[in-house]
Amino acid sequence: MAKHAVEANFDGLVGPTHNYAGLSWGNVASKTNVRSASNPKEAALQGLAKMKRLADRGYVQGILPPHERPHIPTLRALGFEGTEARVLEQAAKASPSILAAVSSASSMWTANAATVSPSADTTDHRVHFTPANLSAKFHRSIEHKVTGRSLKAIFADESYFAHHPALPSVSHFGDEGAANHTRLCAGYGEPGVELFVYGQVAFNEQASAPEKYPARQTLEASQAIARLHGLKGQHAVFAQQNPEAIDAGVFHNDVIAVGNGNTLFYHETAFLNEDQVLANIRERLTGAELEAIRVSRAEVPVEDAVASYLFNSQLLNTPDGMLLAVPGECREVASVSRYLDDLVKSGGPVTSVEVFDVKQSMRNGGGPACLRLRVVLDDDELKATHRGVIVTDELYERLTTWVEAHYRDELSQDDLADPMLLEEVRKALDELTGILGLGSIYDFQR
Ligand SMILES: N=C(N)NCCC[C@H](NC(=O)CCC(=O)O)C(=O)O
Repeated sequence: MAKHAVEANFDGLVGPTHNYAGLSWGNVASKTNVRSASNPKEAALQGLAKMKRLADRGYVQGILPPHERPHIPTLRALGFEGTEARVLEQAAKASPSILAAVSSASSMWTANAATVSPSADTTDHRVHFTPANLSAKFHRSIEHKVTGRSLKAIFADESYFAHHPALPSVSHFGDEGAANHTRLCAGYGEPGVELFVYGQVAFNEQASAPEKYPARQTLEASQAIARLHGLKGQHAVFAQQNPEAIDAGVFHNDVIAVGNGNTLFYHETAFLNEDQVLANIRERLTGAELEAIRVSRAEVPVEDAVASYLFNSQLLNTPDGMLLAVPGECREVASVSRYLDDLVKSGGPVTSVEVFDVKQSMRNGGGPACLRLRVVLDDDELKATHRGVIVTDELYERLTTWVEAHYRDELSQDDLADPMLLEEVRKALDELTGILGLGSIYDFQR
């Protein structure tokens, strides 16, 4: 008998150093907006408003805390010495790029935080977590330690939750977490099919791969995660992302496809062997027929999908169908806006579309779906989850006040070396772990 389960979404709370440093080659928005001034306060409030709207709708909405940035221990490991002010000053002088990398608020995109397999799929019937090594980008490769600490603090009970360390941090095992992982199922508590999408095969130089931009996820990483999580063959499908899509700026599969329940919403350029991928899912999916919503190039050109982030939407169950929670940019791109109107009228699974304003995040290539990590939990697992991070009216009010008190409303690259910024961040984060009841997860607290 399947248990009752929900899909909880854990959004990354945007950190106080949110800025545009152009760190992600292959992510078009990150490069386009490089060095424009950011507004961390607005970014965090936009994120909180999204969480609150979804919590108000009855979805279980959680929070993952931002990381400590600039990250002084990383700068020290790279040879910058002396007082913290001196470390920052030297790094700014020797390599503004390194300083920008260790200052990025990129942990906000929690779709990349980890891969999560629900207990209905795993051999030991526990929920399994593996933080992503994010080895493709230096600024993100320093996230997994603290991500692991947060996840362990939130999902602490080992009788329900299993935590694995990140995979080896080398390109062969490049892992970007749930951004390349989606789960199809008849119901959240039913056994599902986990679709792992990879950009390249690391140990086969002959295999097709993108030419212009890097493929961040490897088949070998996806397979290792499936093994670690105890997913048998009937619960896992591995699919190669179309190299053409990566070269068009689709740096993760969640920029070109999203799944929920029995529905896979995707662009025709998403997968290398589309028919085979669908057949593999159909063969394994039990209790429901796969609903494949395929968007053609003629309806939405790939460039429009990338510019609007149509597929980086959240696809959520509603009492009468599914809601597609799209970024505001989808209404600014004519082909996409038209497509969305037709989609709702089509009589298919998507019965409503709602716009969310996450512009500050979008300018770094992060839409609504990048900002959340999905964790399917049955009733007992939900009860065992740390309540301090679950969004309620009260937590929303407290966090809004906290952001208003601690965040700047403008940040440029030059500000990153300001020792005052480091002090502000530490004070804010120390207060935050108190609000969320998470204990000492940051290096500066240990
Ligand atoms: N699609 C998903 N799931 N996530 C989006 C991640 C965006 C992030 N951007 C950045 O890291 C840009 C930071 C900068 O350039 O300042 C990245 O490229 O890893």
